[in-house]
Amino acid sequence: MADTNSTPILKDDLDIVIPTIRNLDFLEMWRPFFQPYHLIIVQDGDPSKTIRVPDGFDYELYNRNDINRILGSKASCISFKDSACRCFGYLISKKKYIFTIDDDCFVAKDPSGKEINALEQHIKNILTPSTPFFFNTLYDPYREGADFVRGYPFSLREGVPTAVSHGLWLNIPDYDAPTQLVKPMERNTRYVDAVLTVPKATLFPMCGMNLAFNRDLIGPAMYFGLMGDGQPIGRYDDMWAGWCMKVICDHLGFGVKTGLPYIWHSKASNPFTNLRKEYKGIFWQEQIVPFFQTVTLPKDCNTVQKCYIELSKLVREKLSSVDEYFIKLADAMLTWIEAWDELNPSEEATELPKFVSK
Ligand SMILES: O=c1ccn([C@@H]2O[C@H](COP(=O)(O)OP(=O)(O)O[C@H]3O[C@@H](CO)[C@H](O)[C@H]3O)[C@@H](O)[C@H]2O)c(=O)[nH]1
Ligand SMILES: [Mn+2]
Repeated sequence: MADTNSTPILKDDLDIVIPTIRNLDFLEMWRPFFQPYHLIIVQDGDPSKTIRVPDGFDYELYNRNDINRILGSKASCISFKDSACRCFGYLISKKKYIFTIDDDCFVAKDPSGKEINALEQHIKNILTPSTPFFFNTLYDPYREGADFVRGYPFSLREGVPTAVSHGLWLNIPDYDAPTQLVKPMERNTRYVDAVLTVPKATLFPMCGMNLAFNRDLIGPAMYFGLMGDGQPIGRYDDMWAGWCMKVICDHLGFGVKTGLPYIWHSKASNPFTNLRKEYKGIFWQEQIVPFFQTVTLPKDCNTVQKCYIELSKLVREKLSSVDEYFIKLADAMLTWIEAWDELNPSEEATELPKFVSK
């Protein structure tokens, strides 16, 4: 997909963020799609280890020493030894859009056998509106060959700006550890040719392995929660970001899409290790989800930062009884916003769009 003068679309407006603990040979398969774009590689784990990046890619790489040097004491909000570290890439980027992908995600093929340019599909999703206020039964009405169906109010057909595009996975599905344990051989072979808007007031489990978002619209809300080294849970970083992001998108009138594109997820991480990471989260989420489902943000929260700071207060107030970890997480959410505003001073706060219901 290129713009009129055959420059890859959003070439200078999008960063690809990759969290990694391994050499990035997987990029060879993505080269036709990713090479024109700038990569931000967040190296996790031992900073003295050298990460090999295939020749020909334009990238910047940050390890833990870099994160500590750049953020100083605020580095405490960036997870260590967990893929949640990827959010440092969102912080340091200066671009309008972000696409983040795991290094065990490869190019998938659609039913016709054609290789899927996941980045291109995310860009289409992000650049077209969402429809959170009224469900279109023919899925994304802005896609080629689709439209609004009879009975869809014309007053709502303009849609709202799309903040997030959530892609899916063929082969290894993003299952939690208990499901992985009881279905170790299950593979996702079902290619569903659909893009859906997640309706307003509906939460969903956001997976970080194949995800794009409008950084200008929702970037400050995309903090991948404090996980990994020294933390009581793991593998809930993307879930946490997805729940915070969704309540803020609902409040500010932005949309979230899920469905295409698919990537080929090649590696099943160890279910026993995953169970150890997820264990507390499996219990806590039965209280966390109702918390997010009942969150209301004040009308004067008219920027993502203000919403996020308010959310941090509510987390401290309402979830500290679940575990004291949430006090630490609420603090980390504030540190994240301080870091965001420090590294991105010039970005004007996003004004309320005209269609937000008062
Ligand atoms: O300590 C670590 C471990 C891994 N990474 C990098 O993060 C991604 C995902 O790692 P991996 O594919 O090994 O793990 P999965 O279980 O498949 O990941 C799923 O769980 C989510 C984690 O919350 C993740 O978003 C899902 O895809 C790779 O790029 C590793 O290199 C790391 O940075 N630090
Ligand atoms: Mn993986």
